[in-house]
Amino acid sequence: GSSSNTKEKEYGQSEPMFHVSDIPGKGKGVLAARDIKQGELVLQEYPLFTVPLHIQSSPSALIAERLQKLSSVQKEAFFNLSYVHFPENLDPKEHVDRLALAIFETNAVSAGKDTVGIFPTMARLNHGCSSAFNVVYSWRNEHEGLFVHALKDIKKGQELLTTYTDTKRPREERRKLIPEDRAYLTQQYGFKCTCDVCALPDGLSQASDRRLSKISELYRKFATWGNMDIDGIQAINYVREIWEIEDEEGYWSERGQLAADAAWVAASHSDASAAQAWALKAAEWFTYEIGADTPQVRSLITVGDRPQSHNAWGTREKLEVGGPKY
Ligand SMILES: C[S@@+](CC[C@H](N)C(=O)[O-])C[C@H]1O[C@@H](n2cnc3c(N)ncnc32)[C@H](O)[C@@H]1O
Repeated sequence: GSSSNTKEKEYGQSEPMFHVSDIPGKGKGVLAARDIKQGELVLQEYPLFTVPLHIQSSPSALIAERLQKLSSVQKEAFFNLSYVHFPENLDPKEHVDRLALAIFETNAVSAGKDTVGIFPTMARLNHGCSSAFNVVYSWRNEHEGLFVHALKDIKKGQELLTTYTDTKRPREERRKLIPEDRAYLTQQYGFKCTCDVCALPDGLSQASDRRLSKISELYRKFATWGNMDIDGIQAINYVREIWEIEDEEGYWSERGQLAADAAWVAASHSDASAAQAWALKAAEWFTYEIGADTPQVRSLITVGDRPQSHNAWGTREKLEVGGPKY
């Protein structure tokens, strides 16, 4: 049968890194039990069960089938989780399959391409937008597990927040968002986000909205390098500009991928020193977000050593595109 295992206890730390507590207005949440450093592995967890993202049959029948295979301890962990969107007129005890679906919809996250799963500890992480989220999760195929890393330094007592969706959008749009990895779920989460960014007074909120919209726009412009609409120098300038606005906003997520894309551009244009510098920048940020012991970081360190080994090396005209500013 399927197994589930939360590894945080096995690291032999004298102090636990976090604990699950009641958080006013949010149900339960996760608080730092000690200071946590940027890049630390906060949690490694395996799914209670997974289901395909796109299914023909009824999701609640499939979930019921998966639940049958769990031990009673695992079932209890599942039914302890929170849920929204359960019809008010129904008694959850009499509609267990419907209840299980509501729990699933509120808590499932991506477990690889086209799969979603339930991770009972990770499921206690509440959502924060933009600069408010401080941990990120990533699925590792080779481990078949979910890894949660600290994106920022976190102080003891602070809430650990992840992001349920792409938050590089203005506040009003964020409030309408549906999580990307739950295609068959049409309803929204059922909470009005009150994270530090959503709670900003209007003037500051508008300034944050402008930065987030600008970041998204620059990402779209950067992508046009792929169709040769812009040259490599322009492309790298967009990356630098994104980086700078993200510093102002405090939005640090996805920088590993962004710097890796910049390394790709630099390698394509045979700019060795830029490719090297971007690759090392990418390795650094991927280390925070997904960990050093990943294929992404290993291959970027190789590019840092030998930029000419990059797959895209010399595929565009020779051009000095420039490295990162900082
Ligand atoms: C995956 S669960 C997170 C853990 C949950 N708070 C619990 O008690 O188990 C998702 C639910 O948590 C609540 N939640 C998450 N982030 C929130 C936020 N920023 N503000 C208010 N409620 C939030 C919502 O009720 C949401 O449907």
